[in-house]
Amino acid sequence: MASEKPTCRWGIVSTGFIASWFVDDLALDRPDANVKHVIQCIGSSSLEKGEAFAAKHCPNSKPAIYSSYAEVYADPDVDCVYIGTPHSFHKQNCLDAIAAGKNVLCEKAFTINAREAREVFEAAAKKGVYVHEAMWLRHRPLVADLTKLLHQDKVIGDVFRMSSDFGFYMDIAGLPETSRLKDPKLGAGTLLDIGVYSLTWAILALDPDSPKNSQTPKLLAAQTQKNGVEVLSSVILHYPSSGRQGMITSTTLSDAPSDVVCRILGTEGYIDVTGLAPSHPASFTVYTKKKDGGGFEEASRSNYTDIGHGFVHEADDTALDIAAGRKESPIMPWKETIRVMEMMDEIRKQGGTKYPQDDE
Ligand SMILES: NC(=O)C1=CN([C@@H]2O[C@H](COP(=O)(O)OP(=O)(O)OC[C@H]3O[C@@H](n4cnc5c(N)ncnc54)[C@H](OP(=O)(O)O)[C@@H]3O)[C@@H](O)[C@H]2O)C=CC1
Ligand SMILES: O=C1OC[C@@H](O)[C@H](O)[C@H]1O
Repeated sequence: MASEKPTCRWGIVSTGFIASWFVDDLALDRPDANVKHVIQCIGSSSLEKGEAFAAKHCPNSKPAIYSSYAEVYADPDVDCVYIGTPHSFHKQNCLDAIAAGKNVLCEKAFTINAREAREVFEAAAKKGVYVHEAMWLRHRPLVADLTKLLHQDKVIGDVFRMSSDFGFYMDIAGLPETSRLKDPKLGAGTLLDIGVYSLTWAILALDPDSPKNSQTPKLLAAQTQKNGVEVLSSVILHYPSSGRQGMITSTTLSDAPSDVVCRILGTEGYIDVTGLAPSHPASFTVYTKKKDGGGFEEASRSNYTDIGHGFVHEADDTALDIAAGRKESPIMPWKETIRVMEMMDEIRKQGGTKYPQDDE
């Protein structure tokens, strides 16, 4: 007898941009997938928004539409709550979902700072529920293949340096005052929004023991603020035990001038990861030192095609974790989320970016 696929019934909190992409991907018809996703309900600040969202993004599903997030948490048919609100609401949304006994997948940046993240995980531990930061980059097959080549097969020898720049032009001055990208109370700034991907690439490239036994590098950071919003972050990471270094940046002052989203250098060659942005890698090419003479030659190229928008991997992994009774994602465990938040706290401390929540 064929065994039933694990099924995850999702409660969606908010109807913004990223919630729409996540739900588009949950709604994909994927007969070959090893899990089944059900869009059980959608909670929004308004019933009309929720209804329009469902009609557009999951027209073949019949989710319950609620005009509050509380009704999502209270729905007995929800296995996992997906949180797609601005960063500043993540802590309270997570705490409310956890208090109702729900498992949670919450967008990056997980919270505003490490203190808030610890508070959420402490509540999850007490309640015995699953909580997972939706750092979707770590779930991509490209990342699994690349990190194996780097750290197990050592295709470019000993890695000693990496760089990753996330440039995404935004006319911050022209945005409404209430935009999450402009209002510091909502966590505006490049580091938490896009710099977190450059930082993730640094960890993936330089720390072979992440996420199980990650090391914390020394950090040297600078940030630039315009009209009270951080628009440029530059960070040098230095892992004292290996001597490895990373240079990462994020900015809304300009788009990135190249499609190289991460470059990793080793003693025997280098790897260029290319794509739309550090959050959207599509290919990587391994270049190795030429046998005779100087220079490098292409050794291999690996191309990946997104399924939908690319969120199926984190959604499937979450459903499988919950079905297996895990409380943490082995790909993004609690300790790793806290460590990333601590690193971003330190970068902000050095760079002079403070959020109102830091004083709470
Ligand atoms: N993984 C990824 O690739 C991406 C992740 N993100 C992350 O997702 C989160 C949301 O980003 P994004 O979708 O771009 O944001 P949007 O502004 O597009 O949507 C946020 C939604 O949150 C709800 N909300 C509740 N309170 C507020 C408030 N005071 N101001 C604005 N919205 C509010 C609204 O939904 P409603 O009215 O229905 O309740 C709103 O539509 C962020 O943490 C961001 O970092 C964002 C983009 C890409
Ligand atoms: O997570 C993200 O990745 C893509 C960016 O466009 C977006 O602002 C950010 O939140």
